[in-house]
Amino acid sequence: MKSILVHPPQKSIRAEIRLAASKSECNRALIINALTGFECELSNISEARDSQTMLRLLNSNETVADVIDAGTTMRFLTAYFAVTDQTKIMTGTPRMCERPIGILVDALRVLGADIEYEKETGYPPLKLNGFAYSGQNEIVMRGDVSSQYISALLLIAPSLPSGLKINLEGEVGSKPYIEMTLNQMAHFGIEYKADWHTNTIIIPPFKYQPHPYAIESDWSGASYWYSIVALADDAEVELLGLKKDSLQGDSAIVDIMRHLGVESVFTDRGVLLTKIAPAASIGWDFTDCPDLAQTVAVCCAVKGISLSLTGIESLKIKETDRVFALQQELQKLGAKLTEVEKDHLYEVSQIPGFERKETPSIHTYDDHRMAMAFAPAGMVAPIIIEEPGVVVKSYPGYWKDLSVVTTWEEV
Ligand SMILES: O=C(O)C1=C[C@@H](OP(=O)(O)O)[C@@H](O)[C@H](O)C1
Ligand SMILES: C=C(OP(=O)(O)O)C(=O)O
Repeated sequence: MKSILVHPPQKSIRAEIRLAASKSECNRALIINALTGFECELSNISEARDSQTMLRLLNSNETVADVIDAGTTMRFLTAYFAVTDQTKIMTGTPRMCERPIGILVDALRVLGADIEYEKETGYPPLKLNGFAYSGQNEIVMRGDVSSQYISALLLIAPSLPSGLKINLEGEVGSKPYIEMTLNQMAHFGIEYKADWHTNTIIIPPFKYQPHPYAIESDWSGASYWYSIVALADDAEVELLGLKKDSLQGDSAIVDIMRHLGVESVFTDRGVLLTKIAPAASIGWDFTDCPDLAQTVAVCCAVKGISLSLTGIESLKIKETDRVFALQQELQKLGAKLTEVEKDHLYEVSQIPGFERKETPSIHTYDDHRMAMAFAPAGMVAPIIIEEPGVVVKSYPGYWKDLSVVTTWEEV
């Protein structure tokens, strides 16, 4: 697809949007389902490419498992194929092969997995040669790089003969994703123990029970709609399929957006977003919800709200270096992202005297969230989003849904 030029809406926005299902919840459910021998009844399976890739690879006998650019698919499948004694080559896009996986490989090796690095130590592609259980039932691993390594191990832990005790070191990032994993495991019968004072998790050996499971809509995808409501002159949007007591940590967008001018009222079918007065400035720690950082940064940049961000270090090892990508692209909107304290505190602020001369054209760096986070800026003034097809990773219907509230064209 060519680039997309988003035009500001010509009238007040009144819309109902049925959001795509969460790829995070879906990918966990798919692994658990596989471990039951594919006996669960899963509903609202995500159309996201990350989940469709997971589904396809779980049902494939081919040796090469190409996850494309899906982090959870790479990490969860590596653990699943390893402990189910399958011989596989795990690979993905060039960027996937730059995203670290050594922490997970080290842990799986302790448990008895035979894994080799095909190219660079610590990174995909990986060669999985089989599994001979070591008898180890306790491991120590870092919790401050990616929670996906921890979720990957948790998901397979009940199938180890002695279960597993995981001791996490360092400040645990993306913790709600670990809790999502544990909650979903509990739904399928696992009685875990998690102690967040000592950062230890104990999983007993157990066979997952094949209960039905309905995947919730995606709160990360919802964040772009919050930004649309925050930025449009007049808007009221009901997002269908979201729950107040969600397993997804990105439901934190409800609290964040109250400062940016959006109130949320839960209904019996989702959440209704309306406009309220925004704050002049906001500070937020994104350690628990890193995928929201781009949405909030762009929204603040366009609204002229000054934003202090912490907890965004992990953004550097995602689909692209998101800190760099934001620094480059926010300038086109007259804002800057500055590192105030090294690897800790960042700030989004306006560039004094900035005058917009032409329609900004935003590079998306093969990152779905760059496209989806910048498009809402089109509520205020036209904006071009390059490589718009990147949204398929998590929200394939994004552009179609956007056309319900405003016009856009390919350019
Ligand atoms: O477990 C998950 O489903 C995810 C965990 C997070 O990654 P990190 O734990 O690497 O921060 C998040 O950014 C990603 O989009 C999905
Ligand atoms: C970081 C993301 O995904 P993953 O790590 O699973 O590729 C994301 O969807 O923003």
